[in-house]
Formats: sequence, C-alpha cells, structure tokens
Amino acid sequence: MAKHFLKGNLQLELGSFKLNSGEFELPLEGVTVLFGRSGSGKSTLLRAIAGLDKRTHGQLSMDGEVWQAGSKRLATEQRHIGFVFQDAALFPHMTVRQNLMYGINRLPKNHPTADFDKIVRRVGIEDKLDRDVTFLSGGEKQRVAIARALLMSPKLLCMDEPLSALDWRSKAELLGLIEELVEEFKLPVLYITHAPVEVERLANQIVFMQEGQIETIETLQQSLKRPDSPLFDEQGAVSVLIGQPGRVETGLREINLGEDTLYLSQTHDIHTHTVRVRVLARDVSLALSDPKDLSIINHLRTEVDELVPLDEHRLLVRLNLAGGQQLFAEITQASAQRLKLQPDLVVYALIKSVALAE
Ligand SMILES: Nc1ncnc2c1ncn2[C@@H]1O[C@H](COP(=O)(O)OP(=O)(O)OP(=O)(O)O)[C@@H](O)[C@H]1O
Repeated sequence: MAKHFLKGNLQLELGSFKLNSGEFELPLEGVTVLFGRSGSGKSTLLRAIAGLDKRTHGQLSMDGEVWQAGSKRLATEQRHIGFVFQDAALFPHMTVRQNLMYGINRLPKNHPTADFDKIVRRVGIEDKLDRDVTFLSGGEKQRVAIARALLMSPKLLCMDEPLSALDWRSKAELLGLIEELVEEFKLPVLYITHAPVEVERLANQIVFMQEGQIETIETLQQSLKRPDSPLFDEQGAVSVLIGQPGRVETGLREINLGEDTLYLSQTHDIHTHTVRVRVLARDVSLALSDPKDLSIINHLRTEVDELVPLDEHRLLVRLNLAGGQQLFAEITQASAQRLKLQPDLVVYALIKSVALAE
C-alpha cells in the first residue's frame, strides 16, 4: 500500500491548450512518470499539481491536505515540493554553496531541512562547493539542482526532463544516482521524460497523457505487458526483469531473479538493493531444449504464455519465468512454426550477457 496519495481533477487553460486531467487518484510510491507525446500537457499538469500557475482550477489534495479547491490554491511554498528542471536553473556567478544556501535561508523557521553535509556528499558535489556554477558541466549542475531540492526535505520531488540536456555518459550516471536516492530517501517523485529507458529504469507507475487529459494510469509491469505499449519505440518490445545484485565473477555480474540467475557483462558497483535489467525482445532467442555448446550465457527455462503476431513475418512470444516474471522474445513466424510454439510449451530463452543493460 502506498503511503502517499495525490487525488484530484485539475483544469488549466493556456491559450488554445486545455488541460482537463479528469479525476485521478495517484498512489505516490517511488517514481511516478508522466508520459506522453510532445504537447500532451505533461509539464502543464506538473505545474498545476505544484501550484505554479495561478490560473489552475479544480480539486487537489495530497494525503488529505487540500492543495486546490476551485480557484483557491495553497501556495507552492507551503506544499513542500522540491523541483529539478531540464535546465538546472541555478543562479549564475554564485558558488555552489551560495546556490544551495539561497533556498535554505528563505525557508520558514519551522520548516525541516536535511543534513547539508550528508546531502552534498551523497550527491557527489562536496569538492565543488566553492566553484562558480557557471563553470560546472551539465551533469554537475543537475547534481547541484538535485541537492538543492533534497535540502528542502520535500514531501514530493518534481523532476521535469532532468536528464534531457545531458550527454549519454552523464545521463547514465545521473540515472543511477536518482535511482539510488529514490530508494534511500523513500521520497515520492513525479518525473517527466520522453525516454522509455528512463521510464523502465525508474518508474513504479506511469500516467499516460493525451491531449491535455490523463488517458490511463498503469504500473510499469502492466504497461510493459501490452504488446502495443507506448513505451516501445523503434527498438521494439522490451521487458524489465527485477532482481537482486549478486557476486561478480569472471567479468560477469550475477542478478538473482529468485528461481533463476541472470549474468550481465557489466561489473560496476551497484548500490541499490534491487536492479532492473532491460531486455530487448529482439535480443531473446528460443530453443526447445537447453543447449550446452553455445557462447550465450543466459539460458532461462520458461513457459510460453501467449503468441502475439506483429505482422505477417514476425511475432512476439510472451514467456513466463519460474519466479513469476515475464519476458518477451521477438522471433519470425517461420521459427515459431518450426518450433511448433504454443501456450504452456517449455522453451529456453537465450540472452547474450552483453545484450543486457542494467
Ligand atoms: N504559457 C502558455 N501559453 C500558451 N500555451 C502554452 C503555455 N504553456 C504551454 N502551452 C501549450 O500547452 C501545450 C502543452 O504544453 P506542455 O509543455 O504541458 O506539454 P508537454 O507534454 O510537457 O510537452 P513537451 O514534452 O514538449 O515538453 C502545448 O501546446 C504548449 O504550446
């Protein structure tokens, strides 16, 4: 059961664009991603929830505390929300420390704050405190923005495309950091992104937006179960397997899936208790028996759940793993016929360890 709930129905008109969320009840557990096409109203909904636009109407309450009633709003400062935007929005020509202290010094006296040294160390900017923010890299600026938000001890953290302006290496580093912080601080997060990889790595649940409305709210696993999931891009269907990190041996990282073990060719340190492994359906091959003389390391015993045709040549096979998780394999219709695939048939899912991304 989620500890926090955001409940409401919000309207906001911006020129010709109308946000009309419809009634929603959002259990805020871990990361809730707002997902939808450009212009579908994700940022507008986030701003309405945060109380950043005076023109907002409707109803909103967080854990029973009224944030919006008709046109009356609780001021944003009183909602205890932390913000991280695409552009870190730091004060230029001020040091990192001055930027961090600026917000803290403006908090009401009774407002709780977090341990400065702890946050700064945790976010990895302890050696940057006296640097002018103008000369920080994009990734470093976002770390400062995250620290600034966490120092406010927010009840809710709102992140609007926090990684989209970064290069891939900084993106990967910050994605890992955000994942760790969410687990460590147990902070509900509302997160906007266009990138399925970020959704798959972080989301507990997803709010799908379309033309200013909330279309549907689903857990990550629910939306990945749909063969036509909006999360699937030109790379095709994706599965996310959740496990616990195990040992590293001979250059392979073990991921414990309960009954099964996966081997990843990544050996960097993992600081979270659970790990999500992203598997592209097209990287999964199937065999009717467990092949012994193959370079592919991961052989998972599965049962066919369903065959879903994609077009006249290809299909998706949904597989059940022993521990209850599901995995997609994309194969040709010709292979499916040759193997005589049908529901309940036992097949071995073969995945190269280098194809797996944590
Ligand atoms: N202040 C404004 N005045 C008029 N129209 C606006 C204003 N702000 C946003 N809009 C319009 O509202 C619509 C929704 O914008 P919003 O930024 O919420 O979409 P989004 O889903 O977050 O898009 P993106 O993914 O591109 O950031 C867009 O058509 C945008 O042009």
